[in-house]
Amino acid sequence: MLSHIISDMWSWGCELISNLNNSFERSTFTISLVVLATLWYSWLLFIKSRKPQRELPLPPGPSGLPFVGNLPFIDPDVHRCFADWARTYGPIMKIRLGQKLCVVLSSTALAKEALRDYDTIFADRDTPTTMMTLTYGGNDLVWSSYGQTWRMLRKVCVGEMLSKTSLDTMYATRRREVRRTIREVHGMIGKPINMGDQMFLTMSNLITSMLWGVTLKDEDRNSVGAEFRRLVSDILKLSTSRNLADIFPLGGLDVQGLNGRTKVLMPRLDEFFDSIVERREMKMEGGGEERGGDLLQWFLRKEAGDSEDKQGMTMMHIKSLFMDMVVAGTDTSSVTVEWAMAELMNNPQVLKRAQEELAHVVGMNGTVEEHHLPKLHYLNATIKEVMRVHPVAPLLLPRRSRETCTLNGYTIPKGAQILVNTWAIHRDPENWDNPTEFEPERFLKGNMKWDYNGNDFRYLPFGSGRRICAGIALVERMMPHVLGSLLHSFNWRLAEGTELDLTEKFMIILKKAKPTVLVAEPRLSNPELYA
Ligand code: HEM
Repeated sequence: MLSHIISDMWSWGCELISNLNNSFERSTFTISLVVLATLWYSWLLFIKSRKPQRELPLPPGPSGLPFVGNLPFIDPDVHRCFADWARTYGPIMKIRLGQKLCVVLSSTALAKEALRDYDTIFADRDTPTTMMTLTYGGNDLVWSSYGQTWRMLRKVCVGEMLSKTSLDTMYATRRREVRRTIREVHGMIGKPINMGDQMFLTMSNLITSMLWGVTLKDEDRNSVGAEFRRLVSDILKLSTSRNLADIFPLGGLDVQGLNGRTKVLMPRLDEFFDSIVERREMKMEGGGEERGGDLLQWFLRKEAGDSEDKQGMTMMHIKSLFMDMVVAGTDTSSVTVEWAMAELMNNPQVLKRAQEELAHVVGMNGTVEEHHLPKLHYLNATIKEVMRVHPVAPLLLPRRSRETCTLNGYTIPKGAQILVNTWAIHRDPENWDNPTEFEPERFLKGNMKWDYNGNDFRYLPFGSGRRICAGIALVERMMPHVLGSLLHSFNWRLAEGTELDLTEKFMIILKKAKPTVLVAEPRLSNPELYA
């Protein structure tokens, strides 16, 4: 049958060619045929490269149980458990979390392939149900799918809110909060200080003061701050719990009650934002615009502006962006400073060298200012090392495959959750000498730039690609300013009766299992530097 068709087509082709009048027409026809055949073949190759071959298997992985998959066998320290399994099953591994298929990548090469070459395919988030509720249906920057809303929010957040100009304008606000922390710590000289709690307070004040600090009068600031911190703690607890309703989506069954609790929390959060916005609008109506005001003032002016200036931003987007900045920024930054203080207690030679650098660059009669930061090379290297050893998001934030594709010879089905184990990559002996040692000097050797932009796939504390952390520019200023001020203003020791413990606790973000409790003593002789 097929041979008949081919021979019919062949004789039809020959007849067609012989009917062509001259050699020009013949060669034009032949060339067109060759071009068409090449295009057809290329198209087939393209389709083949995009469509995974049926026979390509899923990545290897540990065997699990029916229905629950690997869930019962996952250690609470998920990042360590996945790193152990990767030693057996390889750097691309499938894990079944109940009904969900999850692909864990644990090597530099695979992180590069996924976050650079397949960046668009893996640019969606795998959004937990609780976060869908808290972000007005995934209408925020952290949890929205890759699309128009995400693009608009990303542009506003990175290009405008956290642009160099905007961050420069808000320096006075940040400085005021850092000085406030130094004053508070000075008020606790000789007494035990829970560094995690203190840093949570500092970072949350620092971020919220940039968002709406000028809106509130001083007397309101503390009470509103306390109310907001309670809300944020509740949100963080919800967002860092493993929700069985996400893993077993059985007709909306909410066994742990997390989705129910979120639905109660959401109106409280919404009311909170409404009250802040109302205060600011009243102030603006009364002519109370402030010079160098906060981001809320800037947003409301934008919202009232013409449609081009608004860029499609609505009040819902403003609220969700503010929530992102607080939720994504507070815990991550405060936990990192807590880890830094714990590592410095464990490595007194590093603490000494960082303090010597501060004395040299800032002087013993000065306070750390943002213009000092580029000269504090050792302090910056110390922060980089803290984020290497204790990456606050050890598995980044879960991504989701937008389409079925092939990665390293394995099929990755559409909708699979993608996790990149940066904790394992940061401790891979292929990438780092003495990977478990705390050595800031490694970031000062050679000509490597070691920035936070995710271009070197051995070092990814902020992720990489389109969905890389949107707060890097702020972190680069805030983190060394806060840590540098703590180290320059005080000498630190462990509180009596406490032991230094560097055990980790995985709660989506990598916390310290036991609090770091320290005692501060003044380091500067001029009392005005603590006022
Ligand atoms: C030490 C501090 C911080 C660390 C280590 C950190 C780390 C991360 C990581 C690993 C991601 C996921 C990246 C990916 O999927 O590839 C992320 C996303 C994000 N972070 Fe941060 N972050 C920090 C602080 C902040 C701050 C201060 C803000 C804002 C004020 C912020 C805002 C965001 C946002 C909005 C996203 C989502 C970006 C998107 O999906 O497009 N982060 N961060």
